[in-house]
Amino acid sequence: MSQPDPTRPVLELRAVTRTHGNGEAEVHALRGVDLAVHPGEFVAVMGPSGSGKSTLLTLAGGLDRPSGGQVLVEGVELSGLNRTRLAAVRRRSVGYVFQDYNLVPALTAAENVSLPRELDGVSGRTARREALTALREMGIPDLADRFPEQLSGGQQQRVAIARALVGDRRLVLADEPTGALDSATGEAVLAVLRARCDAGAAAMMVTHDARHAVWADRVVVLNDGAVVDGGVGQAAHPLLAGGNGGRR
Ligand SMILES: Nc1ncnc2c1ncn2[C@@H]1O[C@H](COP(=O)(O)OP(=O)(O)OP(=O)(O)O)[C@@H](O)[C@H]1O
Repeated sequence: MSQPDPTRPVLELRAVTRTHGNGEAEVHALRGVDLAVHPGEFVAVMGPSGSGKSTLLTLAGGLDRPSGGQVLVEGVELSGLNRTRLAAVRRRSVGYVFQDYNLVPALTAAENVSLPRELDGVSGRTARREALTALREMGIPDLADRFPEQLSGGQQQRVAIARALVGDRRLVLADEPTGALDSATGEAVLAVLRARCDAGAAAMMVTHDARHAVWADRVVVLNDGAVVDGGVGQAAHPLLAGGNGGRR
C-alpha cells in the first residue's frame, strides 16, 4: 500500500446532522457529530440501539447524505460530488461491509469480490487474482466459485468483508462485521482489519461487543445521535486503557 498523508484524516465529519421525517415524526438520528479518523486508525463505534451508529456509517460511506454539516473522505467533500464521482469514491476509497452482506446472488464469491475492481477498469484476470487473495485472507479460498445461496451466513459475511478489502481501499466501514461468525473466526477477521490499519488504512466498525472493541485504537460512543465519548480531541475510552489489549 502506498503511503498516505498521515496528517490528513481519511474520514472527517464536521457538525454532521441527519434528520428523518418531519413534524411530530421527526427523528434526529445524528445531532452535530464531529469526528476524524486518521490513517492507521481503527475506530469502534458503540452505543445503544437507535443511537445513530448505522446512520453514521452510511453517511461516512456516502450511501446517504447528511441534513447538515460535511463528510470528507480523503479530503474530498462528498456533497460536492455528482453521482458518478460519488460512486467512484465509494468504489476506490471506501470498502463497506453491510449488516446483511448485500452480495449479488447471481455472482460467485470471487465474482462478487472482483466486481468493484472490474467496474473500476481493472482487467478481469487481475481482478480475479485480487479477489482470490482477499478470499484467502478471509480463510475461504476454496469457496471462490460458490454462489451466495451455497454459503452459510458466516461464509457470506467473510465474502462481504473480502469485497470491502480488495483494491487497497483507504477506508473500511463495517457494520457488525463479526455478527454471524463464531468467536475464533470473528477474531481472525478483526486481526485482518487491524493489519489493514497497521498498513495505513483507516477503519470504522460498529460493534455491540466490548471484546471486539479492544482491537480498536479508539471507541466512539454514541448516545441519542451525539458522540458522548471518544470523539475529536478526546482521550481513548476507558475500555481501551492499555491500547488494543496487546493483541497487535
Ligand atoms: N430511514 C429512516 N427513517 C426514519 N427514521 C430512521 C431511518 N433510519 C434510521 N432512523 C432512526 O434514526 C435513529 C438512529 O438509527 P440507527 O439505525 O442509525 O441506530 P443504530 O444505533 O444503528 O441502531 P441499532 O444498534 O439498533 O442498529 C433511530 O431512532 C431510527 O429509528
